[in-house]
Amino acid sequence: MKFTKMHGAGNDYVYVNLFEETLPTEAPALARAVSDRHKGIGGDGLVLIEPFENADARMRMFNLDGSEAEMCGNAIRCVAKYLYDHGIAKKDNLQIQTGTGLLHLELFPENGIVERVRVNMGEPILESAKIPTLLAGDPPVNATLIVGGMELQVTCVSMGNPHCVTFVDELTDDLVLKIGPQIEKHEVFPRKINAEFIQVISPEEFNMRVWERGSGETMACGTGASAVAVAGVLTGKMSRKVTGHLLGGNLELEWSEETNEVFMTGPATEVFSGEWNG
Ligand SMILES: N[C@@H](CCC[C@H](N)C(=O)O)C(=O)O
Repeated sequence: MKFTKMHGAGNDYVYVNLFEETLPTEAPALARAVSDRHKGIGGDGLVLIEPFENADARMRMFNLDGSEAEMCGNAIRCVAKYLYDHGIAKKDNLQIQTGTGLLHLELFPENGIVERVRVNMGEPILESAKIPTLLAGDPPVNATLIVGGMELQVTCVSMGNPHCVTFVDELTDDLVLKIGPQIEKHEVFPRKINAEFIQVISPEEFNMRVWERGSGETMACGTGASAVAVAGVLTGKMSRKVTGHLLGGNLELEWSEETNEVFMTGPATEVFSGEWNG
């Protein structure tokens, strides 16, 4: 099976082009095998690029533990780059089907290569039952969550997949690596959740670390950064147009007052290609 390794702001996945390839095993088991950083290719998970009627392609993404997520913001930029650079859809505007529906993307090619992509991430889902969370509020904003003996004020938003955003004074390993996994599996999140920890620098800028559902700490999360942009407005901490500084790079976010949609712009990078014989 031929594969391509790509990353968006350091959030790295193994991409398989199902326009040409077939999978040697079921996707969840393959995701676990290829993601292994010692015995596999190494990555945060597996992304499948498939033909889809009335769209340029369909994206399916599997976390490192084999669980399938509804959406991945960093991966969808890389899928757009792949479709363009590899000549599958040589267009500046693409439509890609995801677990949350059809998304629209704008590509910015330079000398025939795409390095940045703008994604219309759609409208945030703010009803607690749909996020889903048992916390009260539509959505829960600054809701109290007791985790590991700590009392956190959290704001929950779904961008198709669920996010729990905590604004903190300092981004520490203890918060991300010890509290993050406990938030992910907390009983108030029936489908588990991605946990973002945010240090606000100014109304237009924030630092972010993330513990992802099914993958652990990653260098960036595009749906997470989009959820943060929404949470920043809901809590009155940030403007509608913000820049997120993540461990692997920056993402530009805008929550449009006119359309209620979130727009995310960021990098997409191809690293290497190879053949998987496992
Ligand atoms: N890294 C992603 C999100 C991947 C899925 C997530 N771990 C989940 O299970 O919801 C992004 O860039 O959005």
